[in-house]
Amino acid sequence: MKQYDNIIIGFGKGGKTLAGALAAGGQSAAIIEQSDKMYGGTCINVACIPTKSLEHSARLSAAQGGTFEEKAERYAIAVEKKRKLTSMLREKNYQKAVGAGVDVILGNASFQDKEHITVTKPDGTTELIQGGRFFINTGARPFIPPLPGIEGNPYVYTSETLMELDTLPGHLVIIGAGYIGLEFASYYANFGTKVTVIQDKDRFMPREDAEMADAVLKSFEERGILLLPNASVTSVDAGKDHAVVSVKTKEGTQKLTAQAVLVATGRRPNIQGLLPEKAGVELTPRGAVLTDNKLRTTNPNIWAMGDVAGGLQFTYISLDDSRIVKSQLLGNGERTTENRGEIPYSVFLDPPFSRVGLTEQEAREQGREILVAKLPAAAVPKAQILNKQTGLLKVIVDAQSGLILGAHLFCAESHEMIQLFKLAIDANLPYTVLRDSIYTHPTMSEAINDLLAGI
Ligand SMILES: Cc1cc2nc3c(=O)[nH]c(=O)nc-3n(C[C@H](O)[C@H](O)[C@H](O)COP(=O)(O)OP(=O)(O)OC[C@H]3O[C@@H](n4cnc5c(N)ncnc54)[C@H](O)[C@@H]3O)c2cc1C
Ligand SMILES: NC(=O)c1ccc[n+]([C@@H]2O[C@H](COP(=O)([O-])OP(=O)(O)OC[C@H]3O[C@@H](n4cnc5c(N)ncnc54)[C@H](O)[C@@H]3O)[C@@H](O)[C@H]2O)c1
Repeated sequence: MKQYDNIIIGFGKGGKTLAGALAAGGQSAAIIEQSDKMYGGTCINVACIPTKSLEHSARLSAAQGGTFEEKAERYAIAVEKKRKLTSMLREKNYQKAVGAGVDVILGNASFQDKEHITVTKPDGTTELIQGGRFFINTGARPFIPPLPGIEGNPYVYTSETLMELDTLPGHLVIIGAGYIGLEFASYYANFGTKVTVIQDKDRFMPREDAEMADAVLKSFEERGILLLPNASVTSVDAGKDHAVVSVKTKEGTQKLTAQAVLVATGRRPNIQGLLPEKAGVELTPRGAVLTDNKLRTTNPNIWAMGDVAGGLQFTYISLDDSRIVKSQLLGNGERTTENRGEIPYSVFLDPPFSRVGLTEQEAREQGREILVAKLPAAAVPKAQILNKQTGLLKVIVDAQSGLILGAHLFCAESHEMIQLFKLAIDANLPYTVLRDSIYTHPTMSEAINDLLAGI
């Protein structure tokens, strides 16, 4: 029977990073991955990287314009380019792990007991493997609501399967207005598809600063993306060459004909087939692996990292989870989920929306006295160069301390700019430091001078 000091289940961001570090530290380590099409994990194969490659191609295509046929041709090329990119990264990730001395074992892992897992190989054979420590890094899987007609419908896609569609849909209906729904809406609109987004809630982007959500909504409307708020899908039927989506809104029921329907209704922690209970690993009521602030599970020799641990679903959170675990195994053990600082994020719309910290409403609810700085994107020279005048920049500052409480940027390059605000918040820098800093010109970041001077 094979034995390893460390067994990582799932080739995710946290797992592969930790495996490399443990192997470099002289310990034996194996990664168990159920699919050879997933070496390197979700992000590089079916999520962040391919979507951003398509998003980039879509923006270039929109700038070129032309007929639907010309756009459809460019779309097919973009999908092929994305495939080449992901397969190159998959191979690189595999070589990197193996080169670091990590054994990569293909198969589906299930706990047998507290020290053993069974790996079921693609040919159906099984292997029992013993581990000293285990790290669960099995990610998340799409949640598909049980709507009539959805199962087995050839026009219904998840984010993963839609990315493999070579034919540009004339009309795409998206169920769900979360991160995936909005990103796909934005880039398919740029590719030249008519897009309708079905939103169950009344409010658009309900977790975001209301003014920022309004700015994004306005830009969607200007781009011709149709949003149906307060809407519920009652069925998705398959026609001859299209789907028919029945949607109930305040106005009544309407039937939408679409070449493709994307279900983007959330992703849940993935423990399918893992049998964590056999190893004494408990779950939260929402089905995530239960962990403490050092990502230890209810078994002292087992940790969980990334989406499966039930936190925010971002690749960089999985990466940071690996830092927390590594700090216990190879460092001073000080890093926890509570001291890693503010968590920024970017939604890759056109332009991107990025945020870190509190919204204006949240700051007021906390009873704080606040100062609010705002600047329209059109006031930034670089936005004019890029022809991206749409958008708004907004920063919330504590009136007493001068510390930045939140930054909300809906503008070109916001995904790069937001890092500065995260750093300033974590380092307790007063807003005046960013206000008076020298920025290169012409850049979007230099807008921070004018934005914060407005306080
Ligand atoms: C469309 C889309 C776009 C996204 N865009 C972004 C973005 O721009 N930026 C960002 O930060 N995040 C983005 N995310 C989220 C990000 O992809 C995830 O948060 C991240 O990939 C989670 O990584 P992980 O380490 O938890 O595990 P994953 O990378 O999900 O890896 C889990 C692995 O475990 C394997 N596995 C599962 N069960 C078993 C088992 N029993 N045995 C063996 N192997 C198993 C799976 O095959 C998989 O390869 C996006 C997600 C989606 C779906
Ligand atoms: N740029 C990024 O970092 C990025 C991009 C894409 C995805 N992600 C990650 O992937 C995760 C999953 O994304 P997601 O968009 O699937 O989930 P989400 O939780 O962000 O959004 C799901 C949305 O679907 C709605 N919904 C649920 N059931 C519905 C129904 N029956 N009809 C209509 N709407 C319904 C919910 O109200 C919610 O607004 C996100 O949490 C995010 O962390 C990150």
